[in-house]
Amino acid sequence: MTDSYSLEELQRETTFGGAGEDTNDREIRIIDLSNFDHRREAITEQLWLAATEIGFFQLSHHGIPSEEIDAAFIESERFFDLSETIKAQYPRPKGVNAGWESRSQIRPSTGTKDQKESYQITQYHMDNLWPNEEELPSFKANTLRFEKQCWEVGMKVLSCFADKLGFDRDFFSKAHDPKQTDYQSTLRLLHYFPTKGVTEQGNIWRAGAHTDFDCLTLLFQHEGHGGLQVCPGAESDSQRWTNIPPLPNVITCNIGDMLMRWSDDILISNLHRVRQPRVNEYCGSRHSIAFFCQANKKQIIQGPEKRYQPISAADFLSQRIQANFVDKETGKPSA
Ligand SMILES: O=C(O)CCC(=O)C(=O)O
Ligand SMILES: [Fe+2]
Repeated sequence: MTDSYSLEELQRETTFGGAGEDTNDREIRIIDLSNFDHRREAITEQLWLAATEIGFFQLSHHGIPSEEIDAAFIESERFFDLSETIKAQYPRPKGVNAGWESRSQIRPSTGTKDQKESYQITQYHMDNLWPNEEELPSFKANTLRFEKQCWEVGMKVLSCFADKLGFDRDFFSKAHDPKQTDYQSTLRLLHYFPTKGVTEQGNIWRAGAHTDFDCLTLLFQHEGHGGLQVCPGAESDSQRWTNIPPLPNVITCNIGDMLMRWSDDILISNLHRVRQPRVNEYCGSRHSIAFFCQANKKQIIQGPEKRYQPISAADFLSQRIQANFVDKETGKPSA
């Protein structure tokens, strides 16, 4: 990498860190995936309209049972309840989306550390990063089971986009093949620390404004744990943010920068952030879980119109990761 902000996506990421304003005037469309195989065409139209007209959407009846989502949140809480000493044995290696980090992610948009800890599961990058069976029995098996379920849903949605973009229907599931060792999709467990709440937001965020690096993100919010706000990429100049209430069993979807490139900017990545709770709101721990559909490393990302130079998914991701985390030696963003 020659220039830390050489990707246009990185340049863009530095421009939307202000508080902006809240708005309730955007529709939060929920798309029902039930009976997917029979309703594929109608669902594809609904997903496409939501993605292109509104810029974000939620899924219901997506096939992941509510008990499985609850169980995933329990696994997440079990992990974050481990002592700092134990968690510190599984630190995120430099340049990789795996393992535990705490207060180390600095968003290019804000320049301040997110008030959170997170644990990333990226299969094939987990050597020495799983808590052992004494510390957390069945954690590995349970979280990997959930990861697989998320993958299924992600690939369903991406197969609809593939139809619309003129790719083969299985284009994205081949590009995100978990059987290949260059698979790099990630399940991320998130824990935002309890706070006293704020009267004004200021520049300290639970998660500063960003777009995701991936093709598609599936985001699970824990009931009662609000704070997520979104702004469609096409409206990023407006800095008007829609609150996404934490409904149980729906999945909030963000289109990420990888798919934006792969679609020659037809699908625009969605800005989002997690604001601090206000003093009169619930100020305890906030939990959420994200699944990032990130194409396998060897995949070359270039849209049908060749709007951007080709880039491997490995290079694309590593540039974004580097620009987002503190360098352990300097304490500054490591880009
Ligand atoms: O916790 C959330 O609701 C959002 C997390 C997120 O945007 C991310 O980790 O990329
Ligand atoms: Fe995100």
